[in-house]
This record gives sequence, structure tokens and C-alpha cells, in this order.
Amino acid sequence: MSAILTARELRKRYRGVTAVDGLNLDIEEGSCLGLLGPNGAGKSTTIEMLEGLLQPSSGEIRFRGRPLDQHYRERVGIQFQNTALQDFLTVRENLQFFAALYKRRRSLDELIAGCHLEEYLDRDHRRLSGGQRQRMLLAIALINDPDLVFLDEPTTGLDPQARRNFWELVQDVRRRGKTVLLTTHYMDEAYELSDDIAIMDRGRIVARGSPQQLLSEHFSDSVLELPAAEIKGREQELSAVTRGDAAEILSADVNKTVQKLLAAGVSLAQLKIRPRTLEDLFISLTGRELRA
Ligand SMILES: Nc1ncnc2c1ncn2[C@@H]1O[C@H](COP(=O)(O)OP(=O)(O)OP(=O)(O)O)[C@@H](O)[C@H]1O
Repeated sequence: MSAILTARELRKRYRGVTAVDGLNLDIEEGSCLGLLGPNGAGKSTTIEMLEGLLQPSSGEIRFRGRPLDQHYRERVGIQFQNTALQDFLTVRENLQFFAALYKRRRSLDELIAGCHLEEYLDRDHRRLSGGQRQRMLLAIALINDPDLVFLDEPTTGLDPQARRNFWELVQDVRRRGKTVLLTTHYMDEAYELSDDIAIMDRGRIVARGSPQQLLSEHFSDSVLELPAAEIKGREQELSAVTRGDAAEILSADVNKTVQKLLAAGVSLAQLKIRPRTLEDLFISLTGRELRA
């Protein structure tokens, strides 16, 4: 496997703040890397440097071994959260506007069909729903048939169905052999779309690997979940942690823990046993929930 993009000792300092602190990263050709981190971890700063839009304070970024140059701009696609779109332009006109900026382009008809935009082509882009808007922004990001696509929180604010529909489109992009760099605040999205995950905290990568690798490297236990009311006042005795309405008990030996709960007279009628998730990993590494 070869890296499409490499970053070495990347740093970005703002006055008094080190946003990115010596980051090393290889992104494999054809992979989908999910970049996760709590608010302020340095994701946006990292992405903007990797996109070639923000100058690092120090360090080096290379695309297929070459420094980021005009060739790079022709080869990447960026789905911005807020692209500066021209007011009063329809979806079709916006696509035409962006297509004119590139020498190399995908057929617009193919993109329109691929991103399911046929029904909205003549609508002012300001009148699109959240999901339709994200699909148009994805089409714009793909307009130059890029090899590397940046998706920055592409489904924030979308309803579950629109998110799933968008995931399908990202899978299509991957099937076309493209490399994807995704930032997201949704663990299920990272799990669904990424085969490689990097968790950032305080400007550094604190964990890296496939979702399965990360979970098996960091955890050998399971989580027993009960309604918090069931063990109220006995959290310490039962080694339970309360999260909202649920109490969680970590266990490396589920049989033993269940016996202990039964012996303590706890009702197991609503007991749920689940493996550890990326969300657990995230909290254990950063001490914070994904979305603050
Ligand atoms: N232009 C700037 N000037 C000064 N400090 C900045 C600037 N941009 C970012 N920072 C600081 O750098 C740190 C990293 O910010 P960044 O936006 O990269 O984090 P993030 O992981 O993308 O966060 P979020 O998930 O909230 O978007 C933060 O402490 C932030 O306040």
C-alpha cells in the first residue's frame, strides 16, 4: 500500500495556542480515514493544512511524494460546511459555475444522477433541504473528479434517513477508488464509513488504526448496562458509573459480574450486555464526549 498524502511533524501555532503539535500522518490510497477529536482538538486546523488552504507553522505535507502545488489543487475535492455559493443561482448553475474552474471534470449529467440531484436542478440552492444541500455540496466537491476527497462533518444536522442516504453516496465515491478524509462528530458514521481512524486530542494523534484494531487493542472487557434507578446508592459497591438514565459496569468476566449483581439482589430484567464501542474508546482517551 502506498500513501497518497503524508504529513510530517506538522505544527500550527496561533498566538498563545498550539493548535496542531507535531502531527505525523500517512493516508493510504483508496482508504477512508476518519479524523475524530473533541472540540478544539485541532481537526479543522489539520484539515485546512492538508487541504493546502492554511500554511503550517512548520512541518511538511506531500501528495504522492510531491509538495502541495497547483497539481494538488486539481486533484483534490473539498466539501466545505459552508461553501461560498452565489445567491440566486440554481443547483444547475452552481454546478456549472464550479465546473468552469477546472480543466479536468466529471460529466455533470453523471454527477447529477450520482448525487440524486435531478429533481432540484432548477431550484435556488437556498431553498434546498439539509440533505439536498449536502448532496449538492458533495457534487461540487467531486466536480474535478478528484483522487482525494475531504468531507468536513458532512452530515451534521441531517436527520437519520438523510444521513444514511449520504453514507451511500460516500460508499459510491469509495467504490470509484477515491481516497476520503472524513471528519465527523458521529461515531456511527466513522464506524460505517472509515476503514482507518485517527483520534486527535490537543493537537496530536492519540490513537490510530481500523475500528476493530483500536477496540481490540484498548479493551478486553464488555459493558453491562442497567437502568440507573436499579442500583441507585450502590454505584461504588457495584463498580458502576452512571451516564444519564443508565448505569454501566465494565466487566472482563461477565458471568462473575452477573453473579455478583444477582447476589446483591439487583433485578437483571433490563440488563443489556454490549461490546465496547468507539464512543467508549473516545471517552477513555480524551476524557470527553465526542460532541461537547
Ligand atoms: N485562527 C485562530 N486563531 C487563534 N486560535 C485558533 C484559530 N483557529 C483555531 N484556533 C485554536 O486552535 C485550537 C484547535 O482548533 P480547531 O478548530 O482546529 O479544533 P477542532 O478540533 O476542529 O474543533 P471543533 O470540533 O470544535 O471544530 C483551538 O484551541 C482553537 O481555539
